[in-house]
Amino acid sequence: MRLPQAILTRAWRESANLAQLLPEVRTIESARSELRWITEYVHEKMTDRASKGIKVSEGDLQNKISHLCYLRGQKGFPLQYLLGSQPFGDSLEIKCRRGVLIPRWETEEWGIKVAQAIRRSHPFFTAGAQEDLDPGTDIPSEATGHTFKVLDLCTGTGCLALLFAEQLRAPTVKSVYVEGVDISQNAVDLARRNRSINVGQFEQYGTSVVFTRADMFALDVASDHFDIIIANPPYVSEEHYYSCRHTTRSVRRFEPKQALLGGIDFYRRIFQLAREGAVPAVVCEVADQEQLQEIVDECIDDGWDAGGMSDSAGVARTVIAWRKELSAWSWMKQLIDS
Ligand SMILES: C[S@@+](CC[C@H](N)C(=O)[O-])C[C@H]1O[C@@H](n2cnc3c(N)ncnc32)[C@H](O)[C@@H]1O
Repeated sequence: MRLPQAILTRAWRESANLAQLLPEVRTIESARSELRWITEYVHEKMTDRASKGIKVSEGDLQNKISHLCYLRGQKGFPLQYLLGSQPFGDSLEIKCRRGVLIPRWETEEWGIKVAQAIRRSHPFFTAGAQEDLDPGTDIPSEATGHTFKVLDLCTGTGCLALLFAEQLRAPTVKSVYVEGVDISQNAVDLARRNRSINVGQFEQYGTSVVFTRADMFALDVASDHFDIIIANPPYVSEEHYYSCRHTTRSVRRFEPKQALLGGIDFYRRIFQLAREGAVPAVVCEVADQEQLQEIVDECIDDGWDAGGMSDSAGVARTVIAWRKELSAWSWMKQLIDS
């Protein structure tokens, strides 16, 4: 859709860089925010260069800012590729690069909600260290292990795996193990890099994170005793992928099709893995209410309780399921939309 001339004129009056950004960014408010981030980023880079004795002029600085605004606004480059990373969770820095899906705010939002709820309510975390328990404390048997294990399928940059590691920091006597799996070598390499950048946020708490390259349709986790499977699988239909209303030009041009195109087969496989591995709980991102209903109808049997959780924009965004017979997970119903 073309931008109204009045908005363009307003932007030009304020600054040429703002006007450059508008075709992709669309609103003056968003363009102002992006211009501020780009300016901060360039200042940081230039300060860094200056500290190494490289001469940097005010002209270099301005040229760099306007070049990035041009790439962003006129060529449609995602901001995260230009700035190199995306903040995530409380303190994670997730490096981004072409060929690997950029983490979305919706994913961060549900990831934080679910991880914090586990930390608050699951007996593994609430019952205290095993050594500190009063004799006779009634802990469900499924919560008595010393390692809480999370499997993140379709991990991409590793953002969700690292978010769970950050949010589930446990008392030292216990440990948390998070494994992220992706079919793309490019994604796994980036996830490993993200792990090494962010390891300081969780390693001293006894939490470990591992990234593995694997096709989830050929994966075997039957004997791995995971406590929960989380996933943001490819879920965009062909129809939505090619429709400008659902998928922007920038997403189609820069982000990998393999990370986006998918649907019910992925959810069917996730719940099959959960059944084979006797995994007590599953949380997956979904596109909308229609897809949520399809998953509940087609992939989840009577042994589970399940429902959806909407995001702050009011869109059904997550399917949450847990085994009925396990009391350690029954608190999950608090996450479900009423
Ligand atoms: C929607 S992206 C999610 C990335 C990341 N978890 C996030 O939330 O930003 C889906 C990911 O699934 C991966 N993928 C696609 N098919 C797969 C398969 N058969 N097995 C494992 N991973 C797969 C893609 O490479 C991509 O990184």
